[in-house]
Amino acid sequence: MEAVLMEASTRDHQNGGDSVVNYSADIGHIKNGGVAFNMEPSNAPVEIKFQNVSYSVTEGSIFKKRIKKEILHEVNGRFPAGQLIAIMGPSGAGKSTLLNVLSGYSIQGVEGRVSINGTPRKLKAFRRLSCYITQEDRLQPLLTVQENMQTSADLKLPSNTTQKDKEAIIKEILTTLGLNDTKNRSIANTLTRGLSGGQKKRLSIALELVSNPLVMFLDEPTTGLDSSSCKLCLELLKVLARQGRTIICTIHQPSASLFQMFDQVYVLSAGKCLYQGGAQKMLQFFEDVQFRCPKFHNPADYVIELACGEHGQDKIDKMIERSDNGKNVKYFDDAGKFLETTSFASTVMFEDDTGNLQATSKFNQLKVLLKRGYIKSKRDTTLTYLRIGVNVITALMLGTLYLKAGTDGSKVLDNYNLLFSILMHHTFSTMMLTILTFPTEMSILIKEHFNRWYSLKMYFTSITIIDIPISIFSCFIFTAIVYYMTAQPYDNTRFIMFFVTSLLVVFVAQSFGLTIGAYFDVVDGTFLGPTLTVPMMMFAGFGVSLRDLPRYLYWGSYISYLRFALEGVVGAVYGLNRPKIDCPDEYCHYRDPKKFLADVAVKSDQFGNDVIALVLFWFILRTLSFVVLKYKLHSVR
Ligand SMILES: Nc1ncnc2c1ncn2[C@@H]1O[C@H](COP(=O)(O)OP(=O)(O)OP(=O)(O)O)[C@@H](O)[C@H]1O
Repeated sequence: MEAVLMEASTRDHQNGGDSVVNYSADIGHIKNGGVAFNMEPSNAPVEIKFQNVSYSVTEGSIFKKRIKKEILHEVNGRFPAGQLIAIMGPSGAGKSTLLNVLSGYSIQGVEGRVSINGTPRKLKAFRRLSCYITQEDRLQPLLTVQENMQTSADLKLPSNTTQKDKEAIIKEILTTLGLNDTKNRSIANTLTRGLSGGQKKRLSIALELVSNPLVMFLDEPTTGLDSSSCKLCLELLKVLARQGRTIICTIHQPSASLFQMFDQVYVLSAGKCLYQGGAQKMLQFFEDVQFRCPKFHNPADYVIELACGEHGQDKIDKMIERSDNGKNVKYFDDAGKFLETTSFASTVMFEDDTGNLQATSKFNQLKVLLKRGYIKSKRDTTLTYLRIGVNVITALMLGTLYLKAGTDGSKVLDNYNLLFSILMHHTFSTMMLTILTFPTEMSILIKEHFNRWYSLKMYFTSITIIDIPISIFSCFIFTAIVYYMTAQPYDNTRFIMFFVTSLLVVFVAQSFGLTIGAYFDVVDGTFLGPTLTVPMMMFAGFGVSLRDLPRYLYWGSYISYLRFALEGVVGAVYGLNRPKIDCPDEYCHYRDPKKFLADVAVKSDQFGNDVIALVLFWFILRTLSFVVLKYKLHSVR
C-alpha cells in the first residue's frame, strides 16, 4: 500500500501539488504484475455538476397536518473528476442529504438538474459507474474478509471473469488497502479478534472497488476512526482519486492536517452553499469577504464556526452571496482548466439507461447468495445452533411435563393443552427470531441492493430457500421428541400429519415475522409480533371453542392460521377413527375421541383443507413480506 501511496504522492508532486491530474495514465487500472482489476477499461472520468438542486420531505402523520420541509435550497456545484472532495458543514446542514441526492440514493422530493460530463444524469447508467459507502460498516459479520470479497467479486464482476482473475483482483485490492494480512479473519469474531474500525472501513471500500467505480460517494468515512486511521483512510481515497475517480465524502469537522488533504471542499449551512473551491483557496475566500480567520486557526474550524452562525447570520448570508449558492467557480484550483478537460469524454457509457442494473445473471446471483447463506447458516450461533438447541430443550421440557399424556384417557384435556403449547412454541420461536434478526440484515440489504449486487427477487428467493432445511430439521427433532415422549399414537400417518402441520406453522410464522421485521425496527416489531398473534390465538378455538365463539366474531377464525393448525394437529391425534383411549380411573370423560372432537368443535376429516389453508397463509404472507420489503427499499430513498 505504501508503494501505491508513494506513487500517488509522487504524481501529486509532479503535478505541482495541485489538483490537476493526468487522468489517462491510470483511469480504470490499478496494476500489479500485469493484473488489472478493471473489467471494462474506460478513459472517461466523471464530472458531476448540479444546478438549483432542492430536496424536500413531507413531515407529519395522519393525525397531524402534513407540511413540506425543504432541506436543500437550490444549491449548485461542480465536482471535477480525479479529485478528493469534502462536503462539510455543521450537524444538520444537509451534507448526507446532498450526498444522497447526487448519488441517486434519494429520488423522491428532489428538484433541479444533475448532469454528468455535461449531459443530464441517467440514473441507471450513473449507478453502474458509481458506488455508495455508508457511514456505518454494513458487512456480513460471519464471513471472513476473503469470503466477503469473493461474494462481491462473484456478484459485481461479469460472469465470464475466471476465478483466477477474480482472485488476482481481490488480492490486488486487499494489498492496496492493506488488508491482505486480515483476509482469513472474520469481521466480528467473538473468540479471536475481529476487524478494527479502520479495517472495516477499508473493507467497505474494498468491496465496492471490485467493480472499479468511477465515482465513489462516502458518508462520513472518518467517523469513529482515530487520527492515524483517518489519515490512512483519506490517503487511500486520495490515491483512488488520483487514479481518475471522483471521490466525494461528507465530513463533519476535519482537523487541519486532514483538511489539507482534500482537493476541494463544499461547505453547507442550513441547506445552502457557503463556499465551494480548493481547500487551499479558502483563506483567499475569507480575505475576499473580509473575514479574518485567526492566525494558527484551522480554516476548517473557522468555516464551521461561521456556518454554525457563531459569528452572526449576516456573515452566513455574505458567504452565500459570494459563493452564489455554489455557482461561483472562482475558487477552484484549476478554475479554467477543468472545464475543458471534462468536456472530453465519450458520453456513451453515461447514457445507456437500459438493461439490468446488476452485472451478473439472475441465476448467478441466486447461486452466490445461496452459497453465502449456507456459510452464514453453518456459523450462525443464533439462527442455527440456538434455534436447534431451543427446539430440543423445549421438546424435552414439554415431553417431561406431559409424559405419556397421549395414551391416558384421563388426560385428554391436558394433551389438548400440550398441542396448543406446541403450536405456540413454533409460532413464537420462529416469528421472534426473524423479527429480532432481520433488521440487521435489512441494513446490509439496503446497501448491497443499492450498489447493484443483486436484485431483490433473487435475494428474497435465496433467504426463502436457505431457511427451509434448518426449519425442517429443527421442527422434525422437536416433533419426534415430543411426539414419542408424550406417547401420541404410534402411527406413521398420524405422525406425518402432525409433523406437516407443525412445519407449515413454522413457515407461516416465519413469513409473518419477516413481514413485520421488513417494515418495523426491532422495538416496534417485538411489540407488534406477539400483540398481533394474540387475536389469532383467540380465534383458533383454544380457550373459547369455535362452537361457543359469538357469530359476529366467527369471521376471525378464518383469518387465524392457528385455527387451521390446531384443527390439523388435533385431527392427527384424535381423528382417523381413533378407538377409545385407555382410562386408568373409573371414569374418563373423554375416553371416546369422537366425543372430545365434538366438544372442541374440531372436524377430524379436514386435514387436506387445513394444509391448503396453511399453504395459502404461507404464500400470502410470503408475498406480502416481499411487497413490504420492496416498498421499504423504495421508501428509504
Ligand atoms: N427524511 C427526513 N425527514 C425529515 N427531516 C429530515 C429527513 N432527512 C433529513 N432531514 C433533516 O434535514 C436536515 C439535514 O440532514 P442531514 O442528515 O443531511 O444533515 P447532516 O449535515 O448530514 O448532519 P450530520 O452531520 O449530523 O449527519 C436535518 O435537520 C435532518 O433532521
